[in-house]
Amino acid sequence: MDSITLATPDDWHLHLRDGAAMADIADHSARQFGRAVIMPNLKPPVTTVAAALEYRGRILAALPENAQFEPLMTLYLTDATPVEEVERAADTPEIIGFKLYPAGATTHSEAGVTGIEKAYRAIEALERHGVPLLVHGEVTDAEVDIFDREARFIESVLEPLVQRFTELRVVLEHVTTKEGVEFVRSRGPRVGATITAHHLLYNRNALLAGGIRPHHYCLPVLKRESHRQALVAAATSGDAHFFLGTDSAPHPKPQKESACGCAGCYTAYTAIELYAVAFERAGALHMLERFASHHGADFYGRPRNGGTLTLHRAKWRVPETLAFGPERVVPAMAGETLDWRASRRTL
Ligand SMILES: NC(=O)N[C@@H](CC(=O)O)C(=O)O
Ligand SMILES: [Zn+2]
Ligand SMILES: [Zn+2]
Repeated sequence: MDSITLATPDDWHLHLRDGAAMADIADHSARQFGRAVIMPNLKPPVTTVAAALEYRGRILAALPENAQFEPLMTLYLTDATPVEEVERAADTPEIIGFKLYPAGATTHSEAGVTGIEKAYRAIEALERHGVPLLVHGEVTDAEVDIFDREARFIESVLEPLVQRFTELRVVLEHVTTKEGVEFVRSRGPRVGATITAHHLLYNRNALLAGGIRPHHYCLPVLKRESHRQALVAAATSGDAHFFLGTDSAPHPKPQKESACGCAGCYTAYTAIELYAVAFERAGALHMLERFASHHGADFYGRPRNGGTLTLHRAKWRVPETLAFGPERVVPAMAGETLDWRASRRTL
């Protein structure tokens, strides 16, 4: 196969940041995706509908004039999220869900939830109004090994949560383990999961073997090969609970290449190409469209996109760095050769 045409895909988990840096990267997503779920972990976090709508306005203003890209906004859940904010969000079509960051779990999560019971009233309102809860699924206890934090979260927080709130719709964001895959599979239609391209392509050796590679450091951290295989199997299986979410999370180059580097991989520039490589390696290119263009829209009850995105088999070299406000960002596979290249979307 020398080209593949997909219904326009969506990115169900994206960090666009803000300000001058956002203006440099937002179009990378808009070239490939029709919509994206925009994460609210700015500083300060996006905790209100009013702040989310302002942020949305800045995103649209940062895009090229003719861009056809719909940002689907999320609100950052805190210990203090009032029920009224959930109600306001439920009445605002531009808002797609709330994001749960366990406090301290990841980049800009300091304002997150310090104990899940503190958010019960807000979560109960999410359940009542059918607003999805998007979850960064890792415990933060210092004594839990970082490679076990997702599995522990599922057993100690997520499983009890879905049992307590039996109608709550949940997305396990950036699932990285077989425990996560099994949890999602066992839970029926109200639980979905996004899968990143980097977790499909790499295991933890890519981070640690033969030298420490900070551009492969993200949270949840890359896991061992058997987990990567479970993710590939889930993504390529046609199971509608699993859908594309890049978790593209740019940080300035010096903050990645540091004695204490930030978590996050900048994958948006080569997003659909990376997924195509992962699916092709699994002999499943024909399953890419469902994962990238159908399952997420179906889960969220949104129409599938019109238009298409075509990928051609063509070797090209990914740039070493890209503009990122006053700094540079290193894209995934910088300096390496990719076998697929996306052309512009058709509308
Ligand atoms: N994935 C990451 O490693 N980082 C994300 C936060 C997140 O999605 O957890 C970021 O905002 O940088
Ligand atoms: Zn996260
Ligand atoms: Zn993220």
